Amino acid sequence: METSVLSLKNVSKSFGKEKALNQVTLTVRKGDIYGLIGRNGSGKTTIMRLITDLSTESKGEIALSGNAKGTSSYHTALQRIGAVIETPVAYNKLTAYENMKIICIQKGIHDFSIINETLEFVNLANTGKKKFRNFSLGMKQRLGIAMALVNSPDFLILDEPINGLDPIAIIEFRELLEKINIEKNTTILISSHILTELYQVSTRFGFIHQGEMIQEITKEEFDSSCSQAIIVRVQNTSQAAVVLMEAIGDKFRFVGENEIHITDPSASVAGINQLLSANGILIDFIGKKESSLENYYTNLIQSLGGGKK
Ligand SMILES: Nc1ncnc2c1ncn2[C@@H]1O[C@H](COP(=O)(O)OP(=O)(O)OP(=O)(O)O)[C@@H](O)[C@H]1O
Repeated sequence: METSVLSLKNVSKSFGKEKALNQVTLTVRKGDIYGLIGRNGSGKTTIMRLITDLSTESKGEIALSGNAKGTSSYHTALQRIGAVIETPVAYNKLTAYENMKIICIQKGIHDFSIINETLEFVNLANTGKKKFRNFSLGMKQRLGIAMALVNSPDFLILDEPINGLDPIAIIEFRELLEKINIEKNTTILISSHILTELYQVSTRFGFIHQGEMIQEITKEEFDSSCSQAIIVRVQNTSQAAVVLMEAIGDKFRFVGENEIHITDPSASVAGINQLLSANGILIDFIGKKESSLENYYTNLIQSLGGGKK
């Protein structure tokens, strides 16, 4: 049976008159790398702050491994969480080792051998006397993660950790997340604007817009709903629709004036080409849809009526 590591049910949060979250329902299952996707100000950080108890006063239910927020067992469950929310915070004048030592002391960890072990795990073992202020952004992010990993959390929460990283650092970061997920058996909740990266790393996505959860979808569901689409551009869409309806039922949709997207997973470009041509329909273009999380997200937001905030 799937175990829910985190669940939010109808969670709402307001700042004065502004509603930052409206009835958000979200489930992170054990082993997930859950990608929380949303534009600036959509409520991602607010969700993470509520989970980690940095923010209180919300409506609805929040539970960690079945323990409801507000109970003492939630606080116990919180101790099994690692989080880097907003930018990683560390002492500028201290080295990676010294910063880690402070975190260990704060968390009541007396066996400091975990420090080098964790620094090695995040590939920061050789930073020696270099002070935090002289770290690259990628190094700062990795130290943030190392600090969140010292108590071997079951669940890691990372707010926009990829922001500002260069392409090489992004790849290294992705590899690190996969390593944490697999080798340390850690469930991860990660928010980001960089959707190509979230696509590469996540096993499940939640799309949030203007404080509302629009859709939750697994990577498999996303792949099967998007990647199979075949795009056909024709002059006469109604004539094409009649032919398609007869051949594949309603597994297609109109996009714009001249475009049809065929979503039947068993359809092939060659087969559709042959079918339409044999029925005298002139094809301007036919090809596989270049599917991406960006397209999916943009279409989802547009289907809600724009995307203005
Ligand atoms: N402490 C606060 N006081 C007032 N309004 C706030 C506060 N924190 C967040 N908000 C508002 O709540 C909404 C959601 O903000 P939040 O930071 O959660 O969004 P986000 O998705 O994390 O955005 P970003 O990607 O820019 O970090 C925004 O409209 C924001 O202005």
